[in-house]
Amino acid sequence: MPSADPTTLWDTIRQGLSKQLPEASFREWVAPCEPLRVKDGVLWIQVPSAAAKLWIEQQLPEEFSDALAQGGLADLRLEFHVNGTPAVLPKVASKKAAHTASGPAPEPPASFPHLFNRYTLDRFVVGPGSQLAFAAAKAVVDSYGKAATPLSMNPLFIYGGAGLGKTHLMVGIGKGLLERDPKLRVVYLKVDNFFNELTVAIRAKNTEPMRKKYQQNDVLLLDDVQTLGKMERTQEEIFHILEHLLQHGKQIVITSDKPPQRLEGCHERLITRFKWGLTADIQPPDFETRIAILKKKLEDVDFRHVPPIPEDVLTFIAHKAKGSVRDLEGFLTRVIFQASLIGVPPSLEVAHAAFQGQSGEEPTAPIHPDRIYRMTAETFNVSFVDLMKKRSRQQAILLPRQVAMYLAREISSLPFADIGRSFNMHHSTVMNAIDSVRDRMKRDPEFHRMVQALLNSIH
Ligand SMILES: Nc1ncnc2c1ncn2[C@@H]1O[C@H](COP(=O)(O)OP(=O)(O)OP(=O)(O)O)[C@@H](O)[C@H]1O
Repeated sequence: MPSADPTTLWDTIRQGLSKQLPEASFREWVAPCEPLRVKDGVLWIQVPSAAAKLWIEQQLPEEFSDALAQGGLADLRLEFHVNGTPAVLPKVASKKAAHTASGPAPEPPASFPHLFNRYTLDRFVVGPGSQLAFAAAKAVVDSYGKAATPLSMNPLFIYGGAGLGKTHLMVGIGKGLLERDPKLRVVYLKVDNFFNELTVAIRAKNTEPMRKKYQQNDVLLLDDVQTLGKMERTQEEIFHILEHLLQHGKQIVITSDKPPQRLEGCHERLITRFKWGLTADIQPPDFETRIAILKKKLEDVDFRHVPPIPEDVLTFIAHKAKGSVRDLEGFLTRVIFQASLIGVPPSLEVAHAAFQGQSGEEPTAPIHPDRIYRMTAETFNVSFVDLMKKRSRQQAILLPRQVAMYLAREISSLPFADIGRSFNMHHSTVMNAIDSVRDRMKRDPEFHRMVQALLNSIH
């Protein structure tokens, strides 16, 4: 470890964080932190409140992990201690003590940033937009070490927009594999951090050990390859590492914000390797999945002291945060934070205030269902009147009508009976229609994309 002085270590981490976080976030979350002490490889950091600890641990694990990696402190663990509460010894200290009693500590088999503790497959909530990626992740874990399956999942290439769970799935695969075989050498590598490490190695004119270090792993988790575009030398090194690992039958998982063929500036030979196995995308979660994610989140041990969050607050959050899951979780944490600041239980009122604080906007007026129906009719090129007429049973109308019902439920959470009234139909017919759209979305990625695009355009 480069330094044992808590202030020096914290300064290095702060510097890394200041480069990654917007100024306001840095001021709000990082500036009030104080380094306390370093013990057994753990830097204790004091945070002003339980809510601030929750925010940092839930919302900023990647930023902290990157700051540690970039400061050459990847092995340092962080523990956040709430000011004024009794300090508890970190778990790692007691583990080390146990090892010392029974001989030297074994080499750690994997190097995930420890702040990714929550990223396991069982904590990943599967929705229609993530079904394929999740099934592939499970299959990689379940089929590891078994005779070759007909479908190659090596590499598994997962792509999708920001904050949709790519890193979570990838780390979940690594942990799942380690559960099957704790001796596996699993390495998590973010392209930007690899670039920094390589720059140092190039300056020292000694890149060979670095290449060897990565080539000796059993599983490589390569995160965020979309940044490879302008990194000529990094591409070359990564190519040699992938080539070696693939030739030796080692598992590779890759994430990116776009599919391999759209990675600009990436060499064809690298793209070819990326496309060799299975490519799976992750789409933003639908309303039901967003609610399920929020509920799953509240089961986390970090949330055990949080007062119950009423259902209407969860619905509000799920309606307002439609894009990334990171934003969804951030919004939930902000509501809890805001409630604890003013000393009241989380409520719809607090959620509205938190939303304004986050977006700087007034909460938007609810979308009128007519707007949803008209836009659906327009998209499917049918007339609004035909869409709403009960008697029209032509096939060309049935599908748009089912989609309109699905969207009314998804966007406005309208009760089934209210949707039914607009179409002069019984609520059970509406429920069946919505189920049939969901089923088709699961089966038909093209249809899924079309409905999702329509949904996004209505907001
Ligand atoms: N389906 C899901 N179920 C549970 N949690 C999820 C899900 N999707 C994302 N998350 C959570 O959302 C947060 C962001 O996820 P993650 O960092 O994996 O996104 P990402 O796609 O890698 O984003 P980026 O491209 O910005 O790195 C994490 O806290 C993760 O646990």
